[in-house]
Amino acid sequence: MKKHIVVIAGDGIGQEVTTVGKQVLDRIAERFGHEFTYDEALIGHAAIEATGNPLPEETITKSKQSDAILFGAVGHPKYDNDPSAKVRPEQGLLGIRKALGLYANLRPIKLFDELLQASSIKPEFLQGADILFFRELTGDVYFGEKGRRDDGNTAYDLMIYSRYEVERIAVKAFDAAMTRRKKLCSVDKANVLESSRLWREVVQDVAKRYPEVEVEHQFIDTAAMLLIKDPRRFDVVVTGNLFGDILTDEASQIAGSMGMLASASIGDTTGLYEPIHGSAHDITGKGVANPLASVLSVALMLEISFGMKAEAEAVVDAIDQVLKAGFRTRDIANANTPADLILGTEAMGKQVLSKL
Ligand SMILES: NC(=O)c1ccc[n+]([C@@H]2O[C@H](COP(=O)([O-])OP(=O)(O)OC[C@H]3O[C@@H](n4cnc5c(N)ncnc54)[C@H](O)[C@@H]3O)[C@@H](O)[C@H]2O)c1
Ligand SMILES: CC(C)[C@H](C(=O)O)[C@@H](O)C(=O)O
Ligand SMILES: [Mg+2]
Repeated sequence: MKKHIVVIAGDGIGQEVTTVGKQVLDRIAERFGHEFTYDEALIGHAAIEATGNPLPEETITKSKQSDAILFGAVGHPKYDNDPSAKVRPEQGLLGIRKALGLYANLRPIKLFDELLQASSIKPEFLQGADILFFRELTGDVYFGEKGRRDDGNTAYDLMIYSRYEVERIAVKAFDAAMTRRKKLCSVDKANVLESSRLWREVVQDVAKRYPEVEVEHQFIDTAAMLLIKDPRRFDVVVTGNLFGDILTDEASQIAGSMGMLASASIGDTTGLYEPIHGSAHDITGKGVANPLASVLSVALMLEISFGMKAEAEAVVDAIDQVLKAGFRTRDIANANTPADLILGTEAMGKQVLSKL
């Protein structure tokens, strides 16, 4: 198959991990006889430096013409420490999600057996945990009206959802539940927020079309607790943009590290595949970032955008083999990991390629 992929590496460790992701794509093309062509595009701080704009028009044009996008990360400490900055790297990511209509962000939480010990949660509560989050990605407080009032001492971000936005993400989540363990948990704050009461109402309506799916509703605070207490109780979780952002960083500790969580941002057109982690200023340039979230994002791209199930399985299997051989990046190593098995970004990438 011929596929055209736009690589948007972005900032910080985005550059380092995306290099490995692309190498894996090349290896898959070679092994399975596909032809992948690539283009690169700018976003975030890198784009601001080059053009003054975190999301140049050219990036949107190239992305729209692609079969899929491999995304790294955006962010720079310069903006994190300057709340008054008007132009910010994160606007690039939010902008591309909106421009491409990527309203569903799938975040699988899958614990590789070998990483049971890497998690901060006790192994006996974890084994077999397998959750698929559907995070709504183009609505909520992220995109509601925002601003400052009066003398600048009052600020607001409007939390807003429309029926169609909730319905389309709910349908995707229920469809996925039907292919899994047929359990769906919808997370909101309907005891307080009106937008959450609409969310719950719509999810209840959609549920009527899926009588086989066992549905529960949890408040965000309780869901955050249950995720740590008993992660195995969850199958598919559907939630809004902000709650989904926070819950999935929390859930990364089930999988062992932020460096293990991939995601697929999809809608009605092309798909964008992104690790859930950011540009990680604290480790940028040190060559120690875990590239497996990017490699797992490639696996999601192969399966979801290209329908290449065997190829996706080959990638996940290669990671499994590397972990079984004992190799770890620093974030998933522990006190018992022999020093010679703790690898940097590039060396971990080489191990994965060797198993492919
Ligand atoms: N999707 C994105 O592009 C995205 C996501 C989150 C944060 N950000 C941005 O990234 C910048 C840094 O944010 P942050 O530090 O809060 O979050 P972060 O996700 O960048 O890092 C959080 C922690 O996880 C570690 N970590 C993250 N990815 C890792 C990997 N692959 N391997 C090993 N360790 C890893 C980091 O070293 C850090 O200690 C900010 O500017 C933020 O806005 C971007
Ligand atoms: C960088 C930021 C805009 C982004 C988000 O909040 O969606 C990030 O945290 C993520 O999870 O992809
Ligand atoms: Mg996040």
